[in-house]
This record gives sequence, structure tokens and C-alpha cells, in this order.
Amino acid sequence: MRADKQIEQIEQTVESLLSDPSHRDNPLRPALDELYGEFRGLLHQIDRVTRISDRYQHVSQAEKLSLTERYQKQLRQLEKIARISDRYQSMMRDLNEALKEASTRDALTGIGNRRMLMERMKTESARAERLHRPLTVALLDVDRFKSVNDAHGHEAGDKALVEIAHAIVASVRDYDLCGRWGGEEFMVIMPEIGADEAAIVVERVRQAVMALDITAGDTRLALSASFGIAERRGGESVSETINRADTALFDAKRDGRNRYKIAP
Ligand SMILES: Nc1nc2c(ncn2[C@@H]2O[C@H](COP(=O)(O)OP(=O)(O)OP(=O)(O)O)[C@@H](O)[C@H]2O)c(=O)[nH]1
Repeated sequence: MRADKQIEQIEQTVESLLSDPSHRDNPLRPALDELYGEFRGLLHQIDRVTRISDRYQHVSQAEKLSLTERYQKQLRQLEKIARISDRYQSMMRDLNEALKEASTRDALTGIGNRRMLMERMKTESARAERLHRPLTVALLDVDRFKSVNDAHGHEAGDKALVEIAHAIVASVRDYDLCGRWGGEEFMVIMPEIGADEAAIVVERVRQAVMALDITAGDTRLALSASFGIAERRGGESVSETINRADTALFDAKRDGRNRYKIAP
């Protein structure tokens, strides 16, 4: 794709992201807005320098500058334009990175979102199949979270979700990947281990959620979570593995919550 076409496309993406009301609370939005403002400013500057350069041509003719002088002035103008253009290109690269980052992060907790989890599940699943390696996925659902919101307000609920996300990140192994699956549900993708080993990781997360010391007013929130664990079967699709984890999670809820179940 040609560079100006690509830039035009990025501009359209940025403008639609900025005007989309569903991104209004995204913490990256003000930074993106500012970056985009800078970028528009630079475009304006390039226009100005080009106009000045055009005007300069007439003036220099009128003043009958020597050929060498005119050449050197033009060269300086061109160098300036090249510098601005370099800066502009590197800003566009930053902008692109910020966009990519924003599209795979959960705005509330800062960890990966469902899109990122699905992408990673596809990659890890394909890798596990190709190399005949184990892969296990766990779904976590916060117990009776509705009552947390009802009793302490949505803000306290949000605070609890952020802390739970941090507790999960701190409890899993370096090469595990966790993200927010949606609402009060999280997912942990555990490459290279089977269900039994994954259960040890999950048990650590379960304990960490219970140990969270979050207060709303004078009350300490009593939080717990239920988990469904599924080890990928050979030849199984991503959604089949996730569905088995979901069914195991449902069993954990049904059996009394605050526990994990391993899918058969
Ligand atoms: N504060 C807050 N609440 C959320 C968010 N996303 C989902 N919820 C709430 O999570 C609650 C989930 O409730 P339910 O699906 O009924 O389940 P639960 O109360 O957790 O009960 P069990 O899952 O059966 O243990 C709902 O009240 C949602 O409003 C969020 O981003 N912030």
C-alpha cells in the first residue's frame, strides 16, 4: 500500500476511535487525542513550509540571487521539510503502536482483553497441535459479584475487579497469559502444562483472590472465585477447549463456588 494511502487509512481509524462514545472512558484516549492533535499540527507546519518555499521562489527571482545562493537556500528548505517528515513518520509509528496496544488491553484492569486472549489462544493452540505439547486454559468467574455491586456500589465492584486482575497476574507463571474475558470473568492460558499442573496454578490464584484485602467504607469485601480448567485435546478447536472450561466452571459454581473443576 502507498504511504499516503496508509496514512489516510490510519487517520480515518484514529478519527473514528476518537469519536466512538464507547471509547470515551478508555485511559489511552486523552493520550491518543493529544498525539493526534500534534500530528495535525505537524501537517499544518508542512503545508506552511511548502507555501513559504513557493513564495520564496518568486522573491529570490525578483532579487536575482546567484544560482548557488538560490540552490543553497532551497537545499536548506528541503532539509527542513525532510526533518519534519521524519518526525511525522515516527509519530505515526508511535500512534500505530498506541492503537494496537489500546485494541488489546482491557480499559478497566489494564490487562489483556478478550481479543488478545482469543489471538493468543489461536497461536498457542496451533503451536500445541504442531509440537504435540500440552496446553491448558482456565476460566475464572468472581462469586456472587452482583451482590458486591448491590451492597457497595459499582465503583467498589470496579476496584475489586482491578485488584483481582492484579492478584491473578501475580499468581501465575511468567509464561502464562491472563486477561479479562468479560464482565467479572477472567481467563488464564497456560502453555506447556496439563490440567493437573494447571490446577496448582489455579489453586494459587484462588487463594490470592480470597486473601485480597479490599475495603468499601468500613467493610472488608469477602471475595472468592470459581474456576473451570480444560486441557486441550489433540485436534480440538479453540472454542471447543474454551467451552469445556466453561462447562467445568459451571460445575464449580453448582457445587458451591470458591473451587475449581477440571473438565473431563
Ligand atoms: N462493577 C462492575 N460490575 C460488573 C462489571 N462487569 C460485570 N459486572 C457485574 O457482575 C455481575 C455478575 O452477576 P451474575 O452474572 O449474576 O453472577 P454473580 O452475582 O457473580 O453470581 P455467580 O456468578 O453465580 O456466583 C453483574 O451484576 C454485573 O453487573 C464491571 O465492569 N464492573
